Amino acid sequence: MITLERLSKVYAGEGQPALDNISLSVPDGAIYGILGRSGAGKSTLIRCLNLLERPTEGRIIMDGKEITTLTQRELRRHRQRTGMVFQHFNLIHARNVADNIAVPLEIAGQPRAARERRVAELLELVGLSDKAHAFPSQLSGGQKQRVGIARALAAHPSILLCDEATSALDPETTASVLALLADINRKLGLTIVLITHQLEVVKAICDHAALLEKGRLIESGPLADLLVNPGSRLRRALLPDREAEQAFLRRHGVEGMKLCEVA
Ligand SMILES: Nc1ncnc2c1ncn2[C@@H]1O[C@H](COP(=O)(O)OP(=O)(O)OP(=O)(O)O)[C@@H](O)[C@H]1O
Repeated sequence: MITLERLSKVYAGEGQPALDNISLSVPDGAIYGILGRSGAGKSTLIRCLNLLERPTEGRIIMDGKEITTLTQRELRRHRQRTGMVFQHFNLIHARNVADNIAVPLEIAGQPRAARERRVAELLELVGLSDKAHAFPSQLSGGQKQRVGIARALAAHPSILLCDEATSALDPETTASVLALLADINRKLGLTIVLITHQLEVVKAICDHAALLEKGRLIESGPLADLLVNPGSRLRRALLPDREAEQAFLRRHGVEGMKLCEVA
């Protein structure tokens, strides 16, 4: 469980807070989508979760620990347990796929044989066993992101943070990367927090969502609750008309049922 309590971030020299008094909870095993337009504060929020940014005020509690008070040693461990997936993949171009995936294992000081075993497992999980020796320049965008996901999972993280992980991909590749994330969530029970400006991402895989606007939290919670609340902004955005609602129900294979029974 991750709990944000009255989290605020004001960058030095900025009058307007990038995050303004945000409180929300991410249950274990959730796929939690944080939606917002450019400048809403999404990147700041995700950077606070791995303490690349220090919040100005408030608390972040992960697995019962207040992470802003961790010692340097505990912080290194926390970062190892927090996998990160990036919009532009951040692969090392001079290393092949297997060696990119092995980076966190090398940092953790794992011996070669254990690294090779783990890399083989991960290649299988992301469907790239035949690309172990390929270099990033020889891969499609979707394949690069699969490598990014495998690398993020290498050190057995307890949470996966995805920073606009599908924003650089075409719709078809986006769908296959999202399906992979949903599969990993199911198979490993891994909590996934993703930030996105794409409503489709939330619609496709999230079970929880939050809407940020100019650093403020407009609403948050289980999608099931948001989608049955006629006053919800997320509901209006995700299901703008009857047709969209029916399409959503069709996609979930429950056409003919009322939304509140399935959402
Ligand atoms: N390092 C920084 N120094 C000063 N201001 C910053 C810094 N990083 C972000 N900001 C400001 O904080 C606010 C939130 O930015 P942030 O990048 O978190 O938003 P975002 O929702 O991720 O936007 P985008 O989708 O465009 O990446 C913006 O007003 C931005 O200009």
